[in-house]
Amino acid sequence: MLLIDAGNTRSKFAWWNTSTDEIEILGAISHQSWLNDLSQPLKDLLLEVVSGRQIEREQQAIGCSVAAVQVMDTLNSSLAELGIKVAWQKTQAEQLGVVNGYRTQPERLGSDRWMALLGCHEQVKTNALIVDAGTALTLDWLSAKGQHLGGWIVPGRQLMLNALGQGTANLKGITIDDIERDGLAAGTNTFDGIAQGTEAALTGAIAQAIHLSESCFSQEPFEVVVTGGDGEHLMRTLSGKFRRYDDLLFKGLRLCADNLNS
Ligand SMILES: Nc1ncnc2c1ncn2[C@@H]1O[C@H](COP(=O)(O)OP(=O)(O)O)[C@@H](O)[C@H]1O
Ligand SMILES: CC(C)(COP(=O)(O)O)[C@@H](O)C(=O)NCCC(=O)O
Ligand SMILES: [K+]
Repeated sequence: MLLIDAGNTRSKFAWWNTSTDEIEILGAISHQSWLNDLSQPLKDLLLEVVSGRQIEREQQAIGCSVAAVQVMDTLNSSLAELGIKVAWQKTQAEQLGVVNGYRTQPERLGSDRWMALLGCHEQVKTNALIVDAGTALTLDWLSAKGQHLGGWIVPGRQLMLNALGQGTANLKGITIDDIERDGLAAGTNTFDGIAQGTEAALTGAIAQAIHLSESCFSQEPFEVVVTGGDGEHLMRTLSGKFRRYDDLLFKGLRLCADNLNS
């Protein structure tokens, strides 16, 4: 079954092999690659990521989305052209043993965060701090019993670059590739200064969250679980024992797929 994670930067695709119960990450399509360039129709890009074999076999997909409506309209119509209908999952107050920490408006929690919580509860049997480094860096605290304690939302690397470009006279047009560095040091030029400053902001938020976890989890042990497109970069700077699960959200979707036809 095709699993779809539609984020604010990219749509990611995975294949759940229902006979082996394995999840294979298929790839990602950045929205910019087709939103501005109509010569690259999304349908063709989808066929590069999802093989014909997979499309013929299963007409039903399952997904979650935090993307803009116009992205979802094009994604749904392109998938429909391939004969694929998506069961888009919504955030719940409680599901599969996880209780949403947004007590007043549970549906406001991003469905990507909710799917990662469901996947983490099934994968990680201890208390967990989930770090999802996407367009925004989200951090969520999940107790071993499945209680979501809440979380943080921090602008991701690209958003911080955009903000510097929009808000200053001298820092326009700097791209992620200009600031591709690892580790933390004092920057001795503008690009280094921005590279190190954005890295420090992201890893600093994670360090603060780890510190807060001691009280969140009342001094019990906890795991730091890292996921998301920027997770690999962050892992190179973060010291300490972290586990990277690039399929946490897909694990959550796979669990929801069991109840699809019920
Ligand atoms: N190949 C890539 N394409 C786009 N963004 C990437 C890539 N590798 C890392 N990133 C970083 O990850 C972020 C996108 O991560 P992802 O989890 O796919 O985002 P989202 O779920 O928010 O769409 C980007 O903002 C960028 O900082
Ligand atoms: C915080 C997010 C933008 C992160 O999305 P992403 O960076 O993965 O594209 C998304 O989870 C969202 O739109 N959340 C809704 C608000 C909330 O979670 O409180
Ligand atoms: K995400």
